[in-house]
Amino acid sequence: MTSETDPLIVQIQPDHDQSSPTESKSKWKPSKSIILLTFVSVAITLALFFAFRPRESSFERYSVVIDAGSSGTRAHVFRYWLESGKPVFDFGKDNYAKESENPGLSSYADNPKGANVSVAELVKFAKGRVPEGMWEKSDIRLMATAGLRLLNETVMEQILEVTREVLRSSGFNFRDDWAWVITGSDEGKYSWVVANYALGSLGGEPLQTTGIVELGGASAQVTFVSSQPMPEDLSQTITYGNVAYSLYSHSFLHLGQNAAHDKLWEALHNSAAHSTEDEIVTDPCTPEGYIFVSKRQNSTEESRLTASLQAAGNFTECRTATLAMLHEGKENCASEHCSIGSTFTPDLQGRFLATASFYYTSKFFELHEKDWLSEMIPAGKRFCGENWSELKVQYPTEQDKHLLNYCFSSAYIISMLHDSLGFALDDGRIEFASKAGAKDIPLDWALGAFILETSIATLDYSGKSRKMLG
Ligand SMILES: Nc1nc2c(ncn2[C@@H]2O[C@H](COP(=O)(O)OP(=O)(O)OP(=O)(O)O)[C@@H](O)[C@H]2O)c(=O)[nH]1
Ligand SMILES: [Ca+2]
Repeated sequence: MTSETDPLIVQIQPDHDQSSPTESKSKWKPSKSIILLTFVSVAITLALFFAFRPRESSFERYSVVIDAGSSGTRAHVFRYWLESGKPVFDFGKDNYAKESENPGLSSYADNPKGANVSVAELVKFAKGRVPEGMWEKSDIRLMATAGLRLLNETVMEQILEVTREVLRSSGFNFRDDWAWVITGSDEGKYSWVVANYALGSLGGEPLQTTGIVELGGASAQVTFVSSQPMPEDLSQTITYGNVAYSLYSHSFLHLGQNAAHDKLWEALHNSAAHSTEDEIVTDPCTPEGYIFVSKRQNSTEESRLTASLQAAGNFTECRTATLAMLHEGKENCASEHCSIGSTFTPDLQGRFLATASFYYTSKFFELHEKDWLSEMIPAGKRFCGENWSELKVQYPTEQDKHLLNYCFSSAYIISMLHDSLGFALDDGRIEFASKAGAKDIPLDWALGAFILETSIATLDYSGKSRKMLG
């Protein structure tokens, strides 16, 4: 291509004279303003590119954390960056995604091989979010909680091995010890981390941080900064930035919402088992009119017990029954203060967020953020006093498995937070939540695990749990 035919070459070669553009050899000489305009537009284009470039920088990274909970398994897929050695997180929709599979892995106790289906589905989801060229550089971990903690060691290990088989062939970066059951204390710590990261208090004054109380399906966590001396097995010390946090962090196994409700049914069954043939045992935590069916169809004993159990919803009686459950073992309290069972709990310190089922139950009853705890009592009394068929009509879109829980959980929340842990009913320090902070970051412990352990791995801080460092 020669200069006569290519207008662009003519425009940027200043040695042409100013003759008309139609001449074979152009005489046109770009004026100073044209050169300046070209220079400014190139500069603006470059500035815009670097400001809004899709950050496909070589420091872009991905990580996958699978939360294997008792009622479901969830994959959390993160994209983040390293900028001058520090991880930069963003949990907006372009850089964070979550997918759930039900039921939880512990439902496969009788058939551990069946656990591979949901994990394979979640791996497929993750591969859809991470560019193929990044799979082998992206870590994937499966961290299980109370659902697996409640299984016997052999079955738990069988289920974990099934998940390892899937993860080994996932294409992601995986090591066998990256599929494991995390301690309840770590679970609470991670929930605390994401809450304070979201609120902007992580890295700040310890006594300005916010505690977490979480009502899961099989366990309940209580985690907060305490200035009281604490036994080693109930405390976690973490460092973030250059601040050390001394946390009380405990997970009450069997006291998650589903496990506690099952525990109550078992106790009622036992009293039914000792009852005479025709004596009926009433269940105050299930709305009247609900008909119990035995989970194991072929068990005559089970169906006899179930037949003798009668739903007789009564909030006050349910609150008393759940409080008795929370105080089981209190006589073995070895310290001056055990709010639940025989486990030491320090005096409550600072503000708290109440998450998971605390949130689901409060949202269902449409409680106000401010007076939610005091409002929980009349809401629970009304709900527990309704007939089951009435409730089904009132809440046609609510799943039975959730609707069946609200009488129990309203009473359980009061007996746990007020009657046991000691939050006043008008205590403004505790709010229910599922997200926090200006960016509405989800309060899932998996995000806290990712934040803390990625920061430790990249900033080489000393942290207690090195598992995720691989
Ligand atoms: N009403 C209602 N309940 C829910 C919802 N999602 C989960 N739950 C129930 O709330 C309880 C706590 O849920 P999660 O925090 O997901 O519990 P999990 O992680 O499966 O259980 P853990 O392994 O003990 O942590 C369980 O009984 C769930 O069945 C929801 O959207 N609405
Ligand atoms: Ca959970």
